[in-house]
Amino acid sequence: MTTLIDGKAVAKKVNQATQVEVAKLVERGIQPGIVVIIVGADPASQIYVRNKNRKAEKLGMHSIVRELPETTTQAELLSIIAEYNVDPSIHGILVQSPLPKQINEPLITLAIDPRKDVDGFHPTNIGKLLTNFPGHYPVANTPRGIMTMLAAYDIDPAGKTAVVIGRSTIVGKPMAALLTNANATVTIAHSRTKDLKAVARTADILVVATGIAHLITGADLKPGATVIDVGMDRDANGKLVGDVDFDSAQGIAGAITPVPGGVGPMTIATLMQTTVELAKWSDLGE
Ligand SMILES: NC(=O)C1=CN([C@@H]2O[C@H](COP(=O)(O)OP(=O)(O)OC[C@H]3O[C@@H](n4cnc5c(N)ncnc54)[C@H](OP(=O)(O)O)[C@@H]3O)[C@@H](O)[C@H]2O)C=CC1
Ligand SMILES: Nc1nc(=O)c2c([nH]1)NC[C@@H]1CN(c3ccc(C(=O)N[C@@H](CCC(=O)O)C(=O)O)cc3)C=[N+]21
Repeated sequence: MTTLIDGKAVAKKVNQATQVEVAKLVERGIQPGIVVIIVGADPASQIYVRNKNRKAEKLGMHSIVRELPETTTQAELLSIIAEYNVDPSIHGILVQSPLPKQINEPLITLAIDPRKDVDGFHPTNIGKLLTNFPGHYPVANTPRGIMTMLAAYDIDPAGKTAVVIGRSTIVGKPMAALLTNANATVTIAHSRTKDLKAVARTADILVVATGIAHLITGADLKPGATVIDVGMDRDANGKLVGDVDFDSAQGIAGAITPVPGGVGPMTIATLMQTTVELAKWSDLGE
């Protein structure tokens, strides 16, 4: 029997807790605020940004969507970030990726105040994650949400073999760091990995974040493995599917996340959670 990991249900619990935290802060005169900056008109990005804005407002937060034209320059984007860095009503700044070619994404990340870096992409925060630094700092929301989901299903990474397929700054690398900090034995695989499927079969916990529809099938799994599907892909019919072939994993995986309804809702819920934490920490001067 394969357990379905219901990301939507776990996200709902996280959101309920966030709503309570927002109300407490508002009572003290602090309304957690997030700005999502989107450059250009990528339709997929626009959907995510709209979802984030709707959720933030529903939870009682202050939410701004700043839409900028495709032709925005590096200097213009930097000056907008500088504006929000000193805006006391904003606790979280998110610059939606991908960005147009004329924008140097790493330099944009570097310009965000690390205390407002709600994505957890600033090198200061990534450094803290890698060193398992004590105290508070933001961590990338997709991998953090995955850790919350694992905990909700009592899946403890300690001592387990984990394989992360994908090495992006947004998912793969922070995922591997979180699993390492949680005492798993971690392998990072990518497009240059030899015999990817044999590597995948070693995993007690397999996280797949490649953007390749149905890259992994049931035959590539260790029986009983926990499978986390981060992919948001389109199949030949334009249907939203994951990087894992969900149907062939049934009866082989011990537990699996669906697409949609798995990692996606957890990403948004964790983003809201992080925004509220940033508001709280800024009030404490941390
Ligand atoms: N649900 C959610 O909340 C989120 C979903 N996503 C989705 O997750 C997926 C990955 O996103 P992201 O990390 O940003 O993507 P990137 O394109 O930045 O990274 C993809 C990674 O997958 C690796 N890869 C690509 N093809 C293969 C292959 N054939 N075999 C093995 N590895 C491969 C790449 O290797 P190399 O480094 O060698 O190029 C790279 O490391 C996408 O579908 C995206 O839409 C992303 C963020 C959040
Ligand atoms: N700076 C930055 N931070 C991000 O966190 C970021 C980003 N840029 N760029 C794009 C990716 C992608 N991403 C998703 C968020 C929610 C869902 C989500 O809610 N998915 C729903 C389905 C949505 C649908 O139906 O299309 C689900 O899986 O159930 C998916 C993907 C965040 N990203």
